[in-house]
Amino acid sequence: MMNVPLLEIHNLEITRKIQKSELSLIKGINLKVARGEIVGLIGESGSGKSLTAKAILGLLPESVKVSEGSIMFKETNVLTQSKKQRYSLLGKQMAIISQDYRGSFTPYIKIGKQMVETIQSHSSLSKKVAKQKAFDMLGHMDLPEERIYNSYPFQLSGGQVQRAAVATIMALQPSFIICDEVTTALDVINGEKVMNYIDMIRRMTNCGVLMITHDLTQAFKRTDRLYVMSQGEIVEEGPTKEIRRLPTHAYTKSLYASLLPLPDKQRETSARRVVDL
Ligand SMILES: Nc1ncnc2c1ncn2[C@@H]1O[C@H](COP(=O)(O)OP(=O)(O)OP(=O)(O)O)[C@@H](O)[C@H]1O
Repeated sequence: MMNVPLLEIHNLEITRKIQKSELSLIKGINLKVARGEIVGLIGESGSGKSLTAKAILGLLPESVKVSEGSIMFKETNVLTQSKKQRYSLLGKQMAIISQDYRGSFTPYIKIGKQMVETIQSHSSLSKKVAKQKAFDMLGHMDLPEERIYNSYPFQLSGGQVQRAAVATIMALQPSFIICDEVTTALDVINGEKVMNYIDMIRRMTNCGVLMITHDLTQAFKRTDRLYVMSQGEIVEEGPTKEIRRLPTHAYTKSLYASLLPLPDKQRETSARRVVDL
């Protein structure tokens, strides 16, 4: 059906066992992402953004567990699926682009070979077509295709490895992408390039994107809707335009104020600048 969300989290709670009691790390999380939509999840450090992402992907650490709720992805509650079923969603269905790209490639195999193997393991493409696809994606990431393709990860800069990792994920064209602090790990220009590219893929493939960030300016600029998390709960949500116009929760207001640490007159100009982004 057209209007069933791609992803719908209902009343999610994640707890950690401490001796005999359960400590709630996130609770009462309700969140939706439609096809083609880019949704922001914003909040201070430790508010529960990563745990939410890991729960969606089935990558929660052993020390915590989902104690309540459902995560519907394409109308199936993934929480009832086996580990194997959930792993099989990763790559083609769901993908994460994270700030921690170091584990994306095996150190002793050339980037190109790893890209081709990943593309082939998720499709029936021939080696030649997979290689072409890898080249195209590296080009889109503004990387020198030939050199990156023939390099080992340790021969490249951190930023190049991350963009190569993004290129690999993009080659799979997942239906749902989580971007976890993508712009934090990269310098401004590369962060913008990666986000622009994700945006282009979204328009081409109509995938849904959940963008995790603590950068309010990026969230304002990029997202259609926003969820604000604080201390394990969603404290504010709505269309980005509305939150930008009138943040209501104290935490959102404080984030907003931190964008504008200026005297009143300058603050007005600066606020206009933020809104104009
Ligand atoms: N493996 C774990 N075991 C126990 N507690 C955890 C674990 N991972 C996270 N937590 C706790 O859960 C809460 C939410 O953490 P989470 O990593 O989701 O925050 P975050 O919003 O992503 O923060 P950041 O922006 O710093 O990445 C924190 O109190 C954290 O200490």
